[in-house]
Amino acid sequence: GSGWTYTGHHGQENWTASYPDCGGTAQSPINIRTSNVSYDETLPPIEPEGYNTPGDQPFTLTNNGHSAELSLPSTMELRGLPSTFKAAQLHLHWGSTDKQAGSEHRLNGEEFPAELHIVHYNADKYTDINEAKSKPDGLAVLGVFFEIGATDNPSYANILRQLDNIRYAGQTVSVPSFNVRHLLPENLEDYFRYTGSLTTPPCYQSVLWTVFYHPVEISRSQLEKLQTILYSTEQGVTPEELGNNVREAQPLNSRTVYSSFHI
Ligand SMILES: NS(=O)(=O)c1c(F)c(F)c(S(=O)(=O)CCO)c(N[C@H]2CCCc3ccccc32)c1F
Ligand SMILES: [Zn+2]
Repeated sequence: GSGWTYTGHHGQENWTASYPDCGGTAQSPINIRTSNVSYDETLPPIEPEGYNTPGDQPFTLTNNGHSAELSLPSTMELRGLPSTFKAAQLHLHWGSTDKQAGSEHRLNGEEFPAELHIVHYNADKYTDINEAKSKPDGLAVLGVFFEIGATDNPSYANILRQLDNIRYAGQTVSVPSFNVRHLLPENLEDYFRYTGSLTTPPCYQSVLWTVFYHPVEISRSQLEKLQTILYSTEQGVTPEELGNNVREAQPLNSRTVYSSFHI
C-alpha cells in the first residue's frame, strides 16, 4: 500500500497530517439524508457507453492493498454528465466477518454490506486520470450499494471468483472481459448527485458523485469471499486481512445533495 491505512497510526483520523485535502470541507463519503435532498428534474439518466462491449482485451484485477481494483478500457465512457467521462477503474469497499456493514455512503444512516465504485476522468479536458485526479472537474465516480440476495450474481462472479489469485497486496490476475453494464442496477434513472472527494488519500476534492438509489444483489457466500479472501499485506509478511476499507461519513457542510427522482 501507499503508507496510509483505515485504522491505527496511519488511520483515517491522521490522514490530514500527510494529505491536507483530507481535512477539506467537501469530503466523501457522506450520509445521504433523503429528507434533505433536493429533487432536480434536469438530472438525466446516466448512459454508460461501451460498458456492454468492452472488447476482447482482458481486464487486470489487482489487490492494491486498499481494495480489489479492476482496470477498465477507455472505450467505456459515460454520457449524461456535464462532460464526457472515460472509465479508468472500478473497485469495491466492504466490511468483515465481524462487521457486515461495508458501504462508504450511508442512506439515512444505513450502511449496506458493500459498495462498488467505478472511477472515470473528464476526457473533454484531461488526457488521463493522473492529470484529472486533482482537478475540481476532473473525476466522476458511480457508486452502487450491495444487498444480499438468494443467488450468486453471475456478473460479480467474474471478479469474485478471481480473488483467490490476488490474495496478497501487489498481486494481479488477468480477467476475461465481460459486460460491465451488468454490474450496475437495471435502473440508472434514480440516483443521488453531489460534489465531493476521493474517499482515500490524497482525498482530492475532484469528484462528481453519482450514487444510485437501487442496489445490486450478490449472495451471502459471494460477500463472504470479499470479506475473507484478501490480505492488505504482501506475501511473506504476517498477513493482515483486507476489510473494513471504509471511510467514516464526512460532514456535508454547505453542500446540497440532489436527487434525479422524487423521494
Ligand atoms: N473511493 S474512491 O475515491 O473512488 C477511490 C478509492 F477508494 C481507491 F481505493 C482508489 S485506489 O484503488 O486507486 C487506491 C488509492 O487511491 C481510487 N483511485 C483513483 C483515485 C486516485 C488516483 C487514481 C489513479 C488511477 C486509477 C484510480 C485512481 C479511488 F478513486
Ligand atoms: Zn471507492
